Amino acid sequence: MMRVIEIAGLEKAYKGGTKALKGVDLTIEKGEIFALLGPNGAGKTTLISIVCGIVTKTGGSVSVYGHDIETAYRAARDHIGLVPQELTTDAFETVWDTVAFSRGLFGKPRNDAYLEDLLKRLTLWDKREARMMELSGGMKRRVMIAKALAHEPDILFLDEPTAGVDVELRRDMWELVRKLQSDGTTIILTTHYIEEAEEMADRVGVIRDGELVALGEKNELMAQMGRRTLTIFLEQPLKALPTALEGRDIDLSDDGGELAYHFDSNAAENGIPQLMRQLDELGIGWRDLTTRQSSLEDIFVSLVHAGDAK
Ligand SMILES: Nc1ncnc2c1ncn2[C@@H]1O[C@H](COP(=O)(O)OP(=O)(O)OP(=O)(O)O)[C@@H](O)[C@H]1O
Repeated sequence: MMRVIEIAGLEKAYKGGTKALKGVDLTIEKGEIFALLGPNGAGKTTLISIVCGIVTKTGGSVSVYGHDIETAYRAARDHIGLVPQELTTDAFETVWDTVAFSRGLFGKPRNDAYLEDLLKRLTLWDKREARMMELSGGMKRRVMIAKALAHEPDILFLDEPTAGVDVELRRDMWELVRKLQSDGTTIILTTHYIEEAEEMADRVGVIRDGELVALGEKNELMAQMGRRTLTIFLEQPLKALPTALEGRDIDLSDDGGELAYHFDSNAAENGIPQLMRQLDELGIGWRDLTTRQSSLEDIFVSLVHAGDAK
């Protein structure tokens, strides 16, 4: 595997003292979809803004294809396309001009064949003469991607690509991102939708409070955390979780009809027999049981909770 981005000991302290990044080490491999997951304010945007040269780091190093992002900025930046969180286009400009202009900003010679192919891949070709203001939200987002890819980069950053977007559009976006990957683009996206990372990513990094608290292959990460959830469907709904069960990692559903017990499937003892005995003693009847692998969401929530306890 070829490393396309290498980040070592990356730090950012904003003026005023906020430490947005506290020593992040991260390598991005060619051709992968990497999802950077984290709650609001965790440092995701700061991290990608540094790699894209919009924000200046205060410590550590970043290189893109071996080019240092500060001492060899142009060479590094040439490889990168960035789709920022906000849609930034001129409402009166046409799709074609918008995209062609972005290419020009990178000092690339005109290449109509490339832009035509790009617009076709993004199903924007029929709209090339439309003004930005005439486009639907989904099309505008695709133009943002076309703009980011106009100078032929091979790494694409997507900052919260589907924030505030409806389910259908989100699925279109996922499909498009997969298509770009199969065309050879390396993709780094930030998201706070766990579902998005679970659906799309080859690898996942979880960032919290400026630190990477988990990093790995999505599937491995999920297995390694080894968490499973046992759901117990109760005969009679409970009003509240019995105090006798409070010490355990167990939740009562909002309607009181189900108990969800989270356990470590790698541990010598999973605590299930004891739990079932306790339910018996408490006179809590159940009608069915299921177990499942904890989702990335459960893992994410437990990682973020671990931080609250500190
Ligand atoms: N220009 C700035 N000046 C000062 N502090 C900033 C600046 N930009 C971000 N921060 C702070 O740095 C921290 C990380 O912010 P960042 O935007 O990187 O987080 P994020 O994970 O991208 O969150 P979100 O999903 O809300 O965009 C936050 O505490 C934020 O308030």
